[in-house]
Amino acid sequence: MAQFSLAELEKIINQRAHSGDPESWTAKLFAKGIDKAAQKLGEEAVETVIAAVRNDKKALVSESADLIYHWLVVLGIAGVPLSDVLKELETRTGRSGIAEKASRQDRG
Ligand SMILES: N=c1c2ncn([C@@H]3O[C@H](COP(=O)(O)OP(=O)(O)OP(=O)(O)O)[C@@H](O)[C@H]3O)c2ncn1[C@@H]1O[C@H](COP(=O)(O)O)[C@@H](O)[C@H]1O
Repeated sequence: MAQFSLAELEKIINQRAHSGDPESWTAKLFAKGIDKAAQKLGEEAVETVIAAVRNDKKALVSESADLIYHWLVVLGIAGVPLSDVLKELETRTGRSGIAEKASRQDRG
């Protein structure tokens, strides 16, 4: 199976946000706005931290998924594309030359 990507999840979120489906959690969060969505993001962050310090790997996976989903919802409501964040991260790898070194290692 091809690996699921954050870009795919961002696409799903943007589609569901404007679906008008009353069952859609995404549509509900978009309707409630940035304050509620950011609050949920904060809650999921705290739950992720708790799972990490308890060394509960199963919960860490589940809470991380909740965290990343809610983070993408917040980006969506704020009108910030995921690609902007990835570009910023890419810029940072350039600063240390780490990406180049990793790519050289991959090539053997
Ligand atoms: N990845 C997720 C995802 N992760 C978490 N959640 C929802 O986030 C909500 C909040 O989690 P909580 O544990 O805080 O739930 P809660 O206690 O009921 O919420 P509150 O009482 O605190 O308000 C739950 O209803 C979860 O279902 C998600 N909802 C949607 N997605 C993705 O978005 C897609 C579209 O979903 P819908 O918009 O619901 O169709 C799905 O197919 C998934 O790919």
